[in-house]
Amino acid sequence: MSEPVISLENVEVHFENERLLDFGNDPETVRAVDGVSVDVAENDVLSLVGESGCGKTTLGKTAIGLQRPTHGSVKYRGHDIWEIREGNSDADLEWSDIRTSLQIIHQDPGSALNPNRRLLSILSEPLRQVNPDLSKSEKRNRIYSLLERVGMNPAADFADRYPHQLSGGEKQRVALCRALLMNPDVILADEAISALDVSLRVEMMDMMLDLQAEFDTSFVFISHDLSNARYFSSHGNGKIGVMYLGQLAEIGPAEQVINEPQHPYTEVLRWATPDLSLDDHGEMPMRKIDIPDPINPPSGCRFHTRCPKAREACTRANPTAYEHGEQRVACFREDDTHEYWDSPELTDD
Ligand SMILES: Nc1ncnc2c1ncn2[C@@H]1O[C@H](COP(=O)(O)OP(=O)(O)OP(=O)(O)O)[C@@H](O)[C@H]1O
Repeated sequence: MSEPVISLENVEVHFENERLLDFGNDPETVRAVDGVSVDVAENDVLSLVGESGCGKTTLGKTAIGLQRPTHGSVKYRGHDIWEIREGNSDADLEWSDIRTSLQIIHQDPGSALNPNRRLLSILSEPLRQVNPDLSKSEKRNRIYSLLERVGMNPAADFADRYPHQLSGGEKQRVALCRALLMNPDVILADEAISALDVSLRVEMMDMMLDLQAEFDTSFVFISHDLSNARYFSSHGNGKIGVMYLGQLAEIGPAEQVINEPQHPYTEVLRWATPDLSLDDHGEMPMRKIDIPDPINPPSGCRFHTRCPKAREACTRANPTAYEHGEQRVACFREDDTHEYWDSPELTDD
């Protein structure tokens, strides 16, 4: 197998929360990401799902070198991104090259588009960086053809507009064009379709996937909605990674994760997503609704306080990932010989 474009190994991102410092207390530590290992291959599609605050954005930003991990390594084509960023690497690679190769589009694309410039000027900038030798007319032709490709016709008319003259969907298309003009290896799409009308979401996902194949790029697609993650990763022949309180509970090929979830938390997400049209919609497979605090996560398996299958053994140690076919699952139930099976069930009282 060829080398992954991005490789995260045992990545941890802890934030010092300074809320309490004024009172002379020690800062609290928010464990936004804790011990995550995951690769992004060439032409890969990886969707990250999970409840609000589980660490999706932090993990995504860490994967593209925008957030420094407090522990573990993040590699781009085998080279440690942070050694390169900080000038401690003898690799023949600059941070600016990596930065160009790893792009991001946000939920609110408007905030990243300069309001005082027309689209032609906004979209010329990445081309200037990546292809400084292109003539003005070559640049314009490329921009027009990409605008047409994302359905912004007539391109000349759109190219002349300012960002405030665009709808939310159009802004998101421009953000996608801008990222693609950098010829990126990976685009992090952070809730990039969440703010769009439901009717536009599938269209936007289809477009991203078509362009992914055309531009030979990979996508890390962040969504709180499992049915969108399923659509994107299934059609892109990719994976879904399910996050819970900073950790990867389960990761695997999209349809397998949806149809044969192995982690009890994946079952909860499935249950909570009626759009998946699964026919086993019985009682919620979870003991408690409240999400524990990432400042003080539960001991042992982080999901044990809510997990209907939790036993005493789950309170003592944090399961590492077990292989289950092509899935990886952080649950003791994957190990037939684990002490879990002999330990008493947890109840709420
Ligand atoms: N710069 C920061 N300083 C302190 N805490 C942070 C910082 N950034 C994120 N966090 C905390 O880290 C945890 C994970 O946040 P993150 O935004 O990565 O989660 P998320 O799954 O993307 O959530 P959402 O879906 O709501 O965007 C949260 O508890 C958040 O409050």
